[in-house]
Amino acid sequence: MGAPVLIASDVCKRFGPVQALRNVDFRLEPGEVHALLGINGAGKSTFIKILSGALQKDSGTIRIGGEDVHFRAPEDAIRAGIATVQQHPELVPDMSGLDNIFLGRETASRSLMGRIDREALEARADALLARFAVPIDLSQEVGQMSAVEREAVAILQAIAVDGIRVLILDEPTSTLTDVEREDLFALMNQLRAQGIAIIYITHQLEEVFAIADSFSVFRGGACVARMSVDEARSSGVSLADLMLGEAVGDIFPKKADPDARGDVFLEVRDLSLTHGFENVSFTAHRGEILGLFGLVGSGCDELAKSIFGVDPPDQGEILIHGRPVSLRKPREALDAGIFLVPGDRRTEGLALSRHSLFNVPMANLRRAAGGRWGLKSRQLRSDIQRLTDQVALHPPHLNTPASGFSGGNQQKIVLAKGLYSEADIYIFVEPTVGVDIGARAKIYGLMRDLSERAAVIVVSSDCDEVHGVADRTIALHKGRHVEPESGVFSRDDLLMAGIMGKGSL
Ligand SMILES: Nc1ncnc2c1ncn2[C@@H]1O[C@H](COP(=O)(O)OP(=O)(O)OP(=O)(O)O)[C@@H](O)[C@H]1O
Repeated sequence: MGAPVLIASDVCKRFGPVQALRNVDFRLEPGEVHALLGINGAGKSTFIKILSGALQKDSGTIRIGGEDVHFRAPEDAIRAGIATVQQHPELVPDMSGLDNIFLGRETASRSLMGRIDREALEARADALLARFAVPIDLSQEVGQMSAVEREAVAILQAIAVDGIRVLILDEPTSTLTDVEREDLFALMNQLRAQGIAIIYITHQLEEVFAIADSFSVFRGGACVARMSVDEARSSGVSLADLMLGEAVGDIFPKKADPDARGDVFLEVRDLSLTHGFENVSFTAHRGEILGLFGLVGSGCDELAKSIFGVDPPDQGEILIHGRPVSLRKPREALDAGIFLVPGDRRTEGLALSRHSLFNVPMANLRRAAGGRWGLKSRQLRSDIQRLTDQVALHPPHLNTPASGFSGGNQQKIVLAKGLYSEADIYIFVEPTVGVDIGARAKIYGLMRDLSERAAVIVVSSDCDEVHGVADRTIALHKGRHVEPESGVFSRDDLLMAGIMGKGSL
């Protein structure tokens, strides 16, 4: 590899009392795929926001191609050759892929290029596309595209500017299926072959070995390790241990004793929703964690929301403690003792502008109101403090707006809200997306504790998560449920059931 394309030295950043970055040193070679690792709140996003001009460092230096640079805005970073694809790229769904690329071009580079030459850009998009492994029809509206196609459009938008040398991808695989992830990796390999260096944030540690050349580990705002993947492989170092600064054992709690399985708290019988799922039946018991595995399009998400009254079923029955119920709204489901931890916490789980003291009690205002003397604020505060400690919220500031927390810590606030609700039935949808490995172990442990008094259902498109945490599993494939032929699914059978619908009833 040649001279580094990017060198950051001694970079510091503070948010009020929080030292988000401490003397970070970092370097990147041309064509290097470099993973940025660290637990939630370690400082990864802050660092890439500084590299992409979205935030300004307090001190330190950044050199691109040997020259000192100072970014006051994202345009400065783009001009210096650094492009960024955010975790949730802001594309316009009812515009075509091509128009979205131009739109990015217009906003990012009007000042750089002056007039926009659409024909040249179209030719450039074609040229870029010709080298992409993933066939993608750019005339299609973005809203109609698959997740990996949207990611590809966002990447094209980012690199369509002349002179891009560094591409930053913030958790690009968090919404992709395994197959789509392979497509994205093929795409990244092509960019690498063109000499573009890629900084890549992920919480999926196996991905580091699949795609990266090297990685850095952030802990407590400092960069505590930098290593090549070959070095890590030969030394057998544990990435999770490096991230946490301590040894991590098995992240999944012990399975429940089948004899300890308690009463049926929730039963669904022949539940159907048009364009969602068909004739789904299962029981969920106190004393066990039931896993529901399904890929995107399986109907899992729709099923969870339907049970929670967001989009009530067209047919079938829901029984709670053996009694049929009709839940037409989430408020009715909450009152009936069901709590849903939704998949998309940004739009469904949290009021982002409000702090934890507001968000956590939202699902159980009766408890928060605390009887005839109205709000008992001291009690409320100490309850919320206990719950946010239980989920390991970091930093443990109750008065910070949810938007001021890292993504994984926002998920922990939603979990604390669920615990405060004191429900009998918990449905967790994709509970650990964006959550680091240490916090994942804590969350799985919490689920196990909850299952002692409640029925816990974990809905996830991560087969290892469902198989690891659940005592009993079923799969959903194209809206129909699949049960194991002989008692329990092995991990591979569960995966096959989710992908192929094998053993469909
Ligand atoms: N705008 C902000 N205001 C106040 N504190 C912030 C802000 N942004 C980040 N922080 C704090 O800075 C620290 C680093 O956060 P950062 O988002 O960089 O972590 P991260 O490693 O990207 O985490 P995650 O994996 O959860 O995305 C955290 O303690 C976070 O709460």
